[in-house]
Amino acid sequence: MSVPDRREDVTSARRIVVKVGSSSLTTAAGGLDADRVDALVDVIAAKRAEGAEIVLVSSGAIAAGLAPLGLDRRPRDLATAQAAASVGQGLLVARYTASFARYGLRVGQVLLTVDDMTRRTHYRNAYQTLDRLLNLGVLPVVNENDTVATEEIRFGDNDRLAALVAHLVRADLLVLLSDVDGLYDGDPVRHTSSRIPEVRGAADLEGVEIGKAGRAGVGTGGMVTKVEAARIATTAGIPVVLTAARHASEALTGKQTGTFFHRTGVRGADRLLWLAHATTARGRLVLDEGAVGAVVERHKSLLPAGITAVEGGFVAGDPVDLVDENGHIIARGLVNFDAKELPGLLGRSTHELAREMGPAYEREVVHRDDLVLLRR
Ligand SMILES: Nc1ncnc2c1ncn2[C@@H]1O[C@H](COP(=O)(O)OP(=O)(O)O)[C@@H](O)[C@H]1O
Ligand SMILES: N[C@@H](CCC(=O)OP(=O)(O)O)C(=O)O
Repeated sequence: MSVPDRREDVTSARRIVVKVGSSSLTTAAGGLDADRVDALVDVIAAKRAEGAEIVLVSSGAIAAGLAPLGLDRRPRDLATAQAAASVGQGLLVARYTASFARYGLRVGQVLLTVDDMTRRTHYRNAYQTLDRLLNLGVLPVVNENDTVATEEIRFGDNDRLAALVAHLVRADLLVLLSDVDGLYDGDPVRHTSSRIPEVRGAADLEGVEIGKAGRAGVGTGGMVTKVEAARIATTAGIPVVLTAARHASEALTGKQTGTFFHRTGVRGADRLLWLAHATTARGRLVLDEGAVGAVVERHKSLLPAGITAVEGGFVAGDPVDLVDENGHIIARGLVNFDAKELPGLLGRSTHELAREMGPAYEREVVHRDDLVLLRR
């Protein structure tokens, strides 16, 4: 297979998702740094002027809310973090609105939750809204909806969110901007560590010490979530540039900067990428051998007849893991029944259930369109 040329992948990109981390926009002590926001906006506006469509995934809501609330570091408890995000998100978007207005550009705030994105209608709706915003010439500024997300459904890191948004909007390129100018083979503060200019696949990451968030203390996932985001995007056919926010201009013009992750796969089924990478299972369904074959080999929906046990306290619409009789996870799917009602249905045919309990019981436990196979 021929290796795609990195520069061309960047310069030919028409639709680009740019993700910027808290550490590049704020300081724990000072809240939002207007100069750094303006510097980023200058670069994005220049790229827009060349005809590119840009979606900005911006962190910083929690960090921006710290100073106004008199907090001197990122809160550990969810409620205070959410309160900070509520205050900070407004300030963040106000800052972007004013800064992009210098170029006559309008921004639109888009707040997403994982839960929304895994449900078919919500997913389609999010795509349509983002696409319409772009067609209207608006620059979407995306963040997680921190104030409503609960501990279980919270994404908590915008790196993976950005990779999934890149896939959602069918972006040609994902640019991850941080306070560090790329992936290093060890802790970047050690002078013995060196930057890895490109990653062509998993083999290039062997032996690399991928660490947690840095010194500033306002970021969340560190390199772990960035490398994971790069893996999600590149396997879905989207190349990734990871560099420092101060090198945003080089990153968007195809100059050598940071770490370039080559695309390794091709675009796959939309919403299911979210289901696989963004959800936490709320329970497990144990499948007999026949059902494992039907789901894995024949890509069938899961029916009550093939389930031998139900674990967890999920409700209809929740993500659940499908496991074989040895407990190995084979798939994740959105379940159509509550955990409470499933045990009474197991092992029985859908026709029999419909006859006895009504037509609503003829439905699949997990529809094949809501199911993603997991090879672990
Ligand atoms: N192998 C590595 N290469 C580069 N940076 C690393 C590595 N391991 C850990 N890090 C840390 O990850 C930090 C970036 O993550 P984070 O603070 O979450 O940034 P952001 O707010 O931009 O998302 C860097 O400042 C760096 O200290
Ligand atoms: N939604 C959170 C962002 C969490 C996050 O991923 O932060 P970061 O590691 O700085 O990209 C916020 O706006 O504060």
